[in-house]
Amino acid sequence: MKIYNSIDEFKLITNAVVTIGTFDGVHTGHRKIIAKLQELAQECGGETVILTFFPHPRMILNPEDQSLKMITTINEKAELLEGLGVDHLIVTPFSRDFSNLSALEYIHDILVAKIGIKKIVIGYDHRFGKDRKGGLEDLQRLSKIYDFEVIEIPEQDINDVAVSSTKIRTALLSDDISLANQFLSYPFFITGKVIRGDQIGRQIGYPTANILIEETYKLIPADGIFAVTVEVEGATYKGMAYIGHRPTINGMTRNIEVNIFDFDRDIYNQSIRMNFHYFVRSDIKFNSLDELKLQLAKDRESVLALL
Ligand SMILES: Cc1cc2nc3c(=O)[nH]c(=O)nc-3n(C[C@H](O)[C@H](O)[C@H](O)COP(=O)(O)O)c2cc1C
Ligand SMILES: Nc1ncnc2c1ncn2[C@@H]1O[C@H](COP(=O)(O)OP(=O)(O)O)[C@@H](O)[C@H]1O
Repeated sequence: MKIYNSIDEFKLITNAVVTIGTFDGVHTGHRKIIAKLQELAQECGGETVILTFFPHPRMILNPEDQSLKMITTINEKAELLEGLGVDHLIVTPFSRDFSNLSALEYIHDILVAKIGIKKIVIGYDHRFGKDRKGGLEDLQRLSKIYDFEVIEIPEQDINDVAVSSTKIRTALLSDDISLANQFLSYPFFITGKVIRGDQIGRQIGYPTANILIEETYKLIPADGIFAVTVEVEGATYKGMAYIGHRPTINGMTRNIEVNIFDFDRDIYNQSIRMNFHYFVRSDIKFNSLDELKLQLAKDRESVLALL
């Protein structure tokens, strides 16, 4: 898959089969749209193009606003789309220039002149151009002049997609990992870098890699203990993860950490991916580290039984 960080990087192709959207999570509903895109491309010997927007305007206009949370970061989204075999991903920021294009300019200057659309798969309610004045009817009218085909995604299918993005966020924020994974059609994951913690883990026999996620807009599941698989240094291991403030040691920060099973290496500064498979239990304030240690032995057994 080729990735372009602006429309201007894209070299016009003559048989682009295009769709436009956020595709947060690249979940089951999105996958149906992408399969449709690929089927249409196959029919006409075309190439699949996804046009997405990043950063979200709210992130630029109001960087302090931390309420916008995404299931996937832009890099994770690109990785998932690549895995599905999409040919081209165009990532464009919501710039002022872009939002000032009229609906007609948007269709002609961008879709026709810069991308080369042959077919466009678009939701019945998709709006574009200055003041969101453009819609499906403009695309249909201009498709005759510029010779492309419009394939409408019906209301019911759009609702299904919107509903699952919201449902996935809600499920993750209430630790219903199984439901989130069912909607996603793959295990929810995070990617980050291993940083130093307080080095208490190894003292109690359970070293835990602390994970830093640079993208502050990434949605983190609610606090708890989870059965996970960890991808690090090119291999996959089972493990038990913790998200929380570590009430037992009166921790001040919200940590994401993982004890990786049958593993004993220094992985500070390494990038790791953690796939969430099951929720195991809620966070507990223990009276001592010895009590926590006893619980960790039980957690390990629970996780091994689940995975
Ligand atoms: C599977 C797992 C479960 C945990 N459960 C709890 C818990 O219930 N309560 C708590 O205060 N800390 C819990 N912790 C966090 C530990 O307190 C933490 O790993 C320990 O303080 C080591 O921190 P460090 O990595 O900064 O050295 C858990 C950690 C793991 C890996
Ligand atoms: N099985 C393991 N699981 C997690 N980290 C491990 C493991 N074995 C070794 N490590 C290393 O030890 C570090 C965690 O040890 P810990 O004492 O909890 O220190 P810190 O508080 O800095 O995380 C990890 O960042 C990693 O580099």
